[in-house]
Amino acid sequence: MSENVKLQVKNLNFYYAGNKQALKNINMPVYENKITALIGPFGCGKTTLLRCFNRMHDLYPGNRYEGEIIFEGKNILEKDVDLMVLRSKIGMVFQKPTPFPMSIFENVAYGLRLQGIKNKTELQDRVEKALKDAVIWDEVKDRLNVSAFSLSGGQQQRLCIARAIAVKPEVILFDEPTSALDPISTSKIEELIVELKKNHTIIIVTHNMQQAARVSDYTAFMYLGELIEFDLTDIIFTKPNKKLTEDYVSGKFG
Ligand SMILES: Nc1ncnc2c1ncn2[C@@H]1O[C@H](COP(=O)(O)OP(=O)(O)OP(=O)(O)O)[C@@H](O)[C@H]1O
Repeated sequence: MSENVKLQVKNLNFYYAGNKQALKNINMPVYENKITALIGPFGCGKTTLLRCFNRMHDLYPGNRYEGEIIFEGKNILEKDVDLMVLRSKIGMVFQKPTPFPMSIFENVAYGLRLQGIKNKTELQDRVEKALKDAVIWDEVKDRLNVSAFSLSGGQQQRLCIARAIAVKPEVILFDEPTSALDPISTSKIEELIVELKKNHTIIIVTHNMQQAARVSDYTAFMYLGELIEFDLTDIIFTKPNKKLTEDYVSGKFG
């Protein structure tokens, strides 16, 4: 494996308020311009781990991290990290499409304005580029000023992806991005995610093992808050090292 490491998780423990330990000594690399899938049964800690990468847990008091996630040479779990800057570099797309209650254009322009981009032409160009990169431009170009809620669920999710990529993040976190979508919308989003890895590093939580096998390069299998096995996706799905991984990917439990 001669890949570049984009993020390195080192001895990571995570405790929810009330001291419930949800992650136990996680160590893994996240490789640049690759897709890493986090898989495992309900409640094993996939979403908890994903949310550490952009410090989403800080939104709730009492949550606690131990250990390190090294990004650009620094531990992003340090107290003095600027979370606005971190989240512009490590963006997130949620399970259910979450457009803001505003126009299609403004949904994508929002983060750009926050970054200080005021020039109208530059804003228009950046919004158009993001919508094109999220493969939704042709469907919305004639109605950029209508409410984002007028779009279908799959279109809303692609709009949310456009919003996430508009600010040019290095890394994009996807939390079960297709679980609320029909099969056609799902395959469009999967194609898009694969396309996005050319310019981004991607981590995706999925319950759908076929999806993990289809889109990801690397897979991390988690169980009860521990990382059981991390390897190339082909290995995890065809000849894993651990019996527990084999039992899970072959559907013996889930
Ligand atoms: N806000 C919270 N406060 C306390 N415990 C929590 C909280 N959110 C999750 N947990 C617990 O942390 C553990 C890991 O949950 P997490 O949601 O990360 O698992 P998951 O693998 O993403 O599950 P799922 O597949 O159901 O989404 C579970 O035991 C869960 O009950």
